[in-house]
Amino acid sequence: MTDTSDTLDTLFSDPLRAPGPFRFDNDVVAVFPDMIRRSVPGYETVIAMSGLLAGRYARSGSCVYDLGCSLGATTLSMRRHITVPECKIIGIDNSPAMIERCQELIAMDGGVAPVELRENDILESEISDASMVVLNYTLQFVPREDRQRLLQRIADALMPGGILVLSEKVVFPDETLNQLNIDLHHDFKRAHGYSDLEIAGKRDSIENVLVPESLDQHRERLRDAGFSSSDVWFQCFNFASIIALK
Ligand SMILES: Nc1ncnc2c1ncn2[C@@H]1O[C@H](C[S@+](CC[C@H]([NH3+])C(=O)[O-])CC(=O)[O-])[C@@H](O)[C@H]1O
Ligand SMILES: O=C(O)C(=O)Cc1ccccc1
Repeated sequence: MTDTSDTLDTLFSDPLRAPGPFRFDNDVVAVFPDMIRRSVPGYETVIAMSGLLAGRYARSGSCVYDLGCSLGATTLSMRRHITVPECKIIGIDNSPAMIERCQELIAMDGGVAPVELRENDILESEISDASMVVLNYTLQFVPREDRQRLLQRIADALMPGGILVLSEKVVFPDETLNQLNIDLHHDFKRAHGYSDLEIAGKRDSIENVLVPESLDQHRERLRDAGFSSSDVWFQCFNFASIIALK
């Protein structure tokens, strides 16, 4: 078992290697904690506050879902805060490399709430009896035509009073503000040691793989799925997190 928690992300640093489409494979898993921390403004805050929200919303006898759980950062944060009995956390990810490493990290954690990990597509996997569902930076990788159906299934699975946390990279309708936020995100990456070559390589690699939408598009979809209220609780540049109540 290797500890990859501080392996530096240099995946896009080779000027001779043209990047292909981004995939959540073994190479990405090996650098993922470093990559996401240096790439997503506010990531640590969103993960920590997902835990606080779980402490408030997790119900006894219910399930709490971490959809697109990657290495289980959100799952572990929620596990630290869930004190009610008989509440199971279900983490789902369709990357075999992610789930394999996540399994090891969960086993090393001393938390008490039971955790079930599924290597599965969140579009296929059963979601039911949920008091809380989290999509931390995952919906952006789901094909746009499947997003409404997924949110409808989540809304249907949530009990009254349940909560969805939806964190995403977003676009802005105002073109000037949109470009400013993209530039500020790239400044953030540069400040965390990524070169212009790495930033451009990653940008090309995630094009058409990570497809961001506007906050209005997200909120309209949540309304159509039957959530009674939703609003942004956190934003840093073009990364935002919404809470939606059933
Ligand atoms: N259809 C799908 N079904 C299941 N998993 C999927 C699907 N599409 C993508 N994924 C998975 O969603 C995760 C997105 S990362 C989430 C970070 C995590 N939430 C965190 O808080 O650390 C965000 C990022 O890398 O920017 C990856 O592990 C994919 O395999
Ligand atoms: O790096 C980026 O530009 C992002 O938008 C965030 C990200 C983080 C980890 C994997 C893919 C995208």
